[in-house]
Amino acid sequence: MFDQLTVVNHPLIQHKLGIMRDDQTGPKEFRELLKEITLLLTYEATRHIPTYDKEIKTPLVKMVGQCIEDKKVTVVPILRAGLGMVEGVLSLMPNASVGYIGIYRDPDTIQPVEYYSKLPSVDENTQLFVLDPMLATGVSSSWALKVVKKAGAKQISLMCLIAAPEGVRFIEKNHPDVKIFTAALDERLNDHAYIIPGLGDAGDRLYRTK
Ligand SMILES: O=P(O)(O)OC[C@H]1O[C@H](OP(=O)(O)OP(=O)(O)O)[C@H](O)[C@@H]1O
Ligand SMILES: O=c1cc[nH]c(=O)[nH]1
Ligand SMILES: [Mg+2]
Repeated sequence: MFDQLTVVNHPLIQHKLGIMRDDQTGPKEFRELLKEITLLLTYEATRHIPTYDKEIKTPLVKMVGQCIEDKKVTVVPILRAGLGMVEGVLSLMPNASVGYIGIYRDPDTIQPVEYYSKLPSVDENTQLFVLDPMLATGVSSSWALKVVKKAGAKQISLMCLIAAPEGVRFIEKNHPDVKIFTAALDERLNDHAYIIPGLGDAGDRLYRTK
C-alpha cells in the first residue's frame, strides 16, 4: 500500500506497544517501553546501513569481521516526544551523533512551529534517522526532514512508533526518498488530527504535562 513504509510487526513490539497505548500506563513504564521498542525498531531500520571489513584475530585464527561506522550515524529527535527514542538508538550505536529539532504542532492550525534547531555537521554519507513517536498529519516530520536535507543529509530514515495513513501519504508525497519505519499503522486521524486508536499525546504521556 505504501512504497516507503516498513511496519515492524514483531510480537515483542506489538506486546509492548499495547501496554503503551493503555491509558492506565504511567510515565515511568511509558518511557521504558518507548526506549525498548525504539531499540527493536533500530534493528530493522539499520538493516541497509553499510558495513566495512576488519581483520580480527579470534583465539584460534585470523578472520575478516564486519563493522558498522556508527560515527557516521546521526539521530535527530523532534522535541519533545522524539527525545524518548534517543536512548534506544544510542544503546545499539553508542557513537552516533545527536542533533535536535524543536517543533510543536499548533493545536488550532495543526501547522508546525519550529522553536529550536541544533544539528551536528552532516553530509551525503551520513546515515540520518529522524525520530518522532507520532506520525499524524505528517507536517512536523516533513518540516524536520526539510531541515536535515537543507543541512546536507541525503540518506534519511524516519522512525516512529505509530503512523496514521494520512501522515505516511504526506511524507511519501513530499519526501519520496525517505524510508519510514513504524511499529504500527493505525486507522485514521480524528477531527483534532489525533491518531485513532493511537495512544494520546506522546509528549504529555512521557513528561506528565497533562
Ligand atoms: O504529524 P503531525 O500532525 O505533525 O503530529 C505529530 C506531532 O505532534 C506531536 O508533537 P507535539 O506538537 O504534541 O509536541 P510535543 O512533542 O512537544 O508534545 C508529535 O510528537 C509529533 O511531533
Ligand atoms: O495522536 C497524536 C497526534 C499528534 N501528536 C501526538 O502526540 N499524538
Ligand atoms: Mg505533544
